[in-house]
Amino acid sequence: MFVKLIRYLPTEKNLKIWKLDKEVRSMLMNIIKTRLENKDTMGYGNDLLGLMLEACAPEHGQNPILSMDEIIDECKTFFFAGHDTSSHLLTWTMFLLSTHPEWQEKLREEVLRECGNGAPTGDMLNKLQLVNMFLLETLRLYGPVAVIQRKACSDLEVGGIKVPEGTVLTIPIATIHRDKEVWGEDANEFKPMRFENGVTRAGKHPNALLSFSSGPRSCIGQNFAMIEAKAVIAMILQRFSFSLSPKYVHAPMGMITVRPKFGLPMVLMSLEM
Ligand code: HEM
Repeated sequence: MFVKLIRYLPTEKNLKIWKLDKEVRSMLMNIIKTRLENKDTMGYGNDLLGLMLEACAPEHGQNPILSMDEIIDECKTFFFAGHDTSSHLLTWTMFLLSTHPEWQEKLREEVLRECGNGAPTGDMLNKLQLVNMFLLETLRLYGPVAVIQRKACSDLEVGGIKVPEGTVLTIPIATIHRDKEVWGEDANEFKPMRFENGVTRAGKHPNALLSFSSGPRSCIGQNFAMIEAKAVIAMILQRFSFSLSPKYVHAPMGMITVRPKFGLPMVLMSLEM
């Protein structure tokens, strides 16, 4: 009861949360307002926001498929679910490429062979098999989402254990990802080739890799995240060789997403003559 009530009291923390919420809402409202004003000439836009605005359009009358509040909530969900996760996947990929220079070289060769020096197309990115395996191994060892939770909607049994309705189950993704029973004796080693025969065959269970969760509520943005990461890494490899700065201190820290506590200082060298 107390926990619920405290959310409505004007504490310092709540005042900050409310202020930030107001700012984010007003930023989103400005984007939405511009879309609505230009609707007759440019339509609602050919992206997710455009689709959601269609679902809220006046032709749906009193019963729009989505309300304006729901649209704003969806925008916030997509921004927060898609931004830090993707940026930390890139961070850890850069870290592992720096600590495994032989892989950095192999991946650069693959990128230059499949994409040349120009901006990679979707077809080119699909051919980057080593980059793909490297990203999967990064997600296994340094996946941005370390734990997820589920609440039992009814009494159930999981692996012979009775779970009463309402119990919150924590799924320790990061721990499962380093479990020797699941991945073999080399579970703690960085070995992208374990994904050579596909994600489902890399561990002892086809769903062993849980970086994007699994099942109906798994990450809706996972294909986008992978293609985005491939594009960014390919474009960096085309232009730079890099290593860790001596100032780097290894301290992965879980704060919603897993990040390097003291950042990732790096030394980049341009490959352009
Ligand atoms: C490396 C990048 C990413 C990782 C590791 C990741 C991971 C995850 C995980 C583990 C979940 C399940 C959360 C849970 O069940 O509690 C999830 C859900 C979700 N993700 Fe991602 N995600 C990534 C990128 C993205 C991107 C780019 C987007 C959007 C463009 C996105 C949108 C979402 C949304 C909307 C959900 C909620 C889906 C639902 O509840 O049905 N994610 N993500």
